Amino acid sequence: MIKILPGEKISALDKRHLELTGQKGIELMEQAAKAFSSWFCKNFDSKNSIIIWCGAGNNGGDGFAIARILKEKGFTVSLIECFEPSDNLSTDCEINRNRILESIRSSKWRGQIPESSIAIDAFLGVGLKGTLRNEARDKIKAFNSQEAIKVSVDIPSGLKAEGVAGSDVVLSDYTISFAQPKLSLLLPENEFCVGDLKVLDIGIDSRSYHDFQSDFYFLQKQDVKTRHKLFHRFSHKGDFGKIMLVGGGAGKVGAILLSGESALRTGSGLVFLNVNSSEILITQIGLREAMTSIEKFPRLDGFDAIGIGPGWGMGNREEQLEYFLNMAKCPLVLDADALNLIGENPALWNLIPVKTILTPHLKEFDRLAGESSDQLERWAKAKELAVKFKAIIVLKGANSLISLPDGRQVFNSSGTQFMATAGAGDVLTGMLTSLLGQGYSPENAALCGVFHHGLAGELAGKRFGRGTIARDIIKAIPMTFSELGIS
Ligand SMILES: NC(=O)C1=CN([C@@H]2O[C@H](COP(=O)(O)OP(=O)(O)OC[C@H]3O[C@@H](n4cnc5c(N)ncnc54)[C@H](OP(=O)(O)O)[C@@H]3O)[C@@H](O)[C@H]2O)[C@@H](O)CC1
Ligand SMILES: Nc1ncnc2c1ncn2[C@@H]1O[C@H](COP(=O)(O)OP(=O)(O)O)[C@@H](O)[C@H]1O
Ligand SMILES: [K+]
Repeated sequence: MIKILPGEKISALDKRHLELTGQKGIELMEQAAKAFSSWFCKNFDSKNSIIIWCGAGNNGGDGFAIARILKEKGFTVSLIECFEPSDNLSTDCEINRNRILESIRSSKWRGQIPESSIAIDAFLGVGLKGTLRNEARDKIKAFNSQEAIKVSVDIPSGLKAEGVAGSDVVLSDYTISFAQPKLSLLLPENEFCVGDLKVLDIGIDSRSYHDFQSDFYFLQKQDVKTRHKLFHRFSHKGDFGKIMLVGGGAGKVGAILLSGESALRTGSGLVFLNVNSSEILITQIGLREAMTSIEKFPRLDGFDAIGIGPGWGMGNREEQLEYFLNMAKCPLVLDADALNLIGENPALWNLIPVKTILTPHLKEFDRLAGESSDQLERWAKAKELAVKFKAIIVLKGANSLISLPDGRQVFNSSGTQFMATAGAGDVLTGMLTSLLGQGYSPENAALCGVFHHGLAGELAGKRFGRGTIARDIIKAIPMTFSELGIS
C-alpha cells in the first residue's frame, strides 16, 4: 500500500524517485501528463474543445504537456497562461511550454475567456503556499465562471493538500490526482470542489516511500490480491468456514438476509442466521441456502466467525451482546445496532475481543465516539479507539477509512455514490464475516472485504446507475473475484 504523504513532502518524494531511478523530472512530468491524458481520452470525446489554464509551477507544466498530448489526439486545445512574462517558470514548466508554443493558441490572462466545453485547471497544485494572492483569486473566480465541465490536474487550484477548502477554490467536476490522493481530497467537506476523484499511477518507484513517515495509506487493487487465501481442487465446504450472522429483529429481517446472501456470494461454506423468533419463517423463505436459529443465547462453539447487528433492534439486547462478546472464541464483526448498543453503554468497549472489526457509518461512529466537529476529528478519534481497544474500525462512506490497532489508517479506493442505498452496509457485514470465517486474518478480511465491497458497488453501479440496490451489489460480488483473477 502506498503511503499518503503531506503535501510539503511530495517534491522530496519526487526527488527520491528521481535519485533511485535515474529519471529526469521532465520524464516524470511526461508520465503524469500521459496518465492524465489517457484517463481523459477514455472519458471525453475528441469533438470537445478544451481550454487549459496553466500556472507557472509544475502543475502548469503538467498542463502544457497535457495540451500537447491532447492536441495530438485530435482535441481542439487552447491555453490561458496564468502568469506574467516577468514571473519565473519552473524548469520543467518552461520546457513543456516551449514544446508547444508554435502549435497551440495561447493567450495571457486578460479577463476574457475563449469558449470551450471542457476546462482543465492546471493553475496551482500542491506547491500552493500561505494565503492565496489576490491575482490568483481573480483567476479562480474566472475559471469557475465558465459553463464548461471542469477537470482539475492533481488538486483543485486554491485547495491545500491538507485541510478544509476556503471559498477561493476551483469548483471541479473531476479531480485527477497523481500517485496518491492528497488528504484534503478525501474529506467529505471538500466534495463541493473536488467532484469525482480519480488517483492515477504515474510510476513513482515504491522504494521512494521508505524514507517518509506517515500513518495514512491508500488501498488499491494491486494491494488486495496478495492478501487473499486461494482455494484449490481439494478444498471442501469446511475450508470455506461456518459463520453465524445475528440480527433480523421484527420488521428488519431484510438486513440479515442481505448479510447472509452476501456471505454466501463471498464464498462462505455454511451460513447460519440467528433472528427474532417471530421472523423464523420469513428468514427461511428469504434465503434458502442459509440455516436459521432463534435462541437468544445460542451455542457458539464450532463457528469460525460471527457478525452481529444488521436489523437487530436495541430493545433488551444488551445482555445478549454481552453474551456474544464474552463467549465467542472466534473473530467478530460488529455493525449497526450492536454498535448503537455500545454507544449507549460504553462499558461494553472493554468486553470487545481484540481485532474485532467494527463497521460504523458516520452517525453510528458519532454515537460510539461522541460528536465531532468535522471529519478530521473523526479520523483522529477512529485511530485513538482502534489503538486503545486493539480493534479494527471501518468508518464507512466514500473512501471508507480502515483504522488498524497499530495506528495505521487505510483509505479505500473502490466504491461509488450508487452504494448510498439501504442495505449496502449489511452487505459489507456479510462479506467481512465471510472472509473471517474462511480464515483470513482480521486485517486482511477488513482490507479485502472493504475493497471488494466497493468494487462490487462499482460493477453494480455501472449496470444500474441511480437505481442500484443492495441486492445488485451482492450479485456483483463473484465478479469482483474474477476481476482480480482470484479463484
Ligand atoms: N509526484 C507527483 O505528485 C508529481 C507532481 N507533479 C505536479 O507538480 C505539482 C507541484 O508543482 P510545484 O511544486 O512546482 O508547485 P505548483 O503546485 O505548480 O505551485 C507553484 C506555483 O504556485 C504559485 N503559488 C504558490 N503559492 C501561491 C499563493 N499563495 N498564491 C498564488 N500563487 C501561489 C507559485 O508562485 P510563486 O510563489 O513561486 O511566485 C508557483 O507559480 C503537483 O501538484 C503536480 O501537478 C508532476 O508534474 C510530476 C509528479
Ligand atoms: N458515496 C459513496 N461512495 C462510496 N461508498 C459509499 C458511498 N455511500 C455509501 N457507501 C458505502 O455503502 C455502505 C453503506 O453502509 P450503511 O450506511 O451502513 O448502509 P445500511 O445501513 O443501509 O446498510 C458503506 O459500506 C459505505 O462505505
Ligand atoms: K490544479
